[in-house]
Amino acid sequence: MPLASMLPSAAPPSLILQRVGQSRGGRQLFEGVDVALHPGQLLWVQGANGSGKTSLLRVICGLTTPRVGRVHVGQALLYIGHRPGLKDVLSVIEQLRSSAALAGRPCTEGDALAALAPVGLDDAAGLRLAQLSEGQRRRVALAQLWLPRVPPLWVLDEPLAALDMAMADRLAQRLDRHADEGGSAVFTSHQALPLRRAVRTLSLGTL
Ligand SMILES: Nc1ncnc2c1ncn2[C@@H]1O[C@H](COP(=O)(O)OP(=O)(O)OP(=O)(O)O)[C@@H](O)[C@H]1O
Repeated sequence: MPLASMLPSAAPPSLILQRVGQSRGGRQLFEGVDVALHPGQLLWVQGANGSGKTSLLRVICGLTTPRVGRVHVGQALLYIGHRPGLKDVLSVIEQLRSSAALAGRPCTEGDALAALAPVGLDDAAGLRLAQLSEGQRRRVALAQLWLPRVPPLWVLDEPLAALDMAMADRLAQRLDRHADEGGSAVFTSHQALPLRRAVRTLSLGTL
């Protein structure tokens, strides 16, 4: 039986947003955002270009302070941003190990190679990032989701960007399994992910 279905319904939320509002460049982006996300739940943040999806994710991760409202993160969090800070001079395996170390979860070479296999890059481990396509670079960033001891709350900005359909399917399967195991995730996307599990949605409108 999946772990999530055995969790008590009273399990504390992994994320709480209370009346959160944010402005950027003097423009109000969103206000009154209320969310209680529990272990085993996936939240898809939707909205037009410029509606504030990335801004909301950055608030959740503590990278920016909201104009109003309260954010409570109840679990360790992994953030993979829209532009995930990849270094052209690093090899694929160096980049993955460096991302993990920066997030405070150093991994062995074996762990990194094992995480590169599901994203189809195990044969490319020695290539420099500068030699990769946009979709392959996104795969390097997403390989963190297959490392051991991955945090329980994932915050993923446009994880589908530049991915082919096969990799989009694999990412959806990984998200489904994560939720089955009691993890939770917040993600933005302009397209639906081919998820097996039900997904909650939050739409940011234009103010
Ligand atoms: N550093 C900044 N200074 C001023 N304005 C900013 C800054 N960062 C973002 N903005 C503005 O905030 C608004 C929301 O941006 P954000 O990136 O959150 O939108 P988004 O919904 O993620 O868009 P997209 O779908 O295009 O990725 C945009 O109008 C953008 O111009």
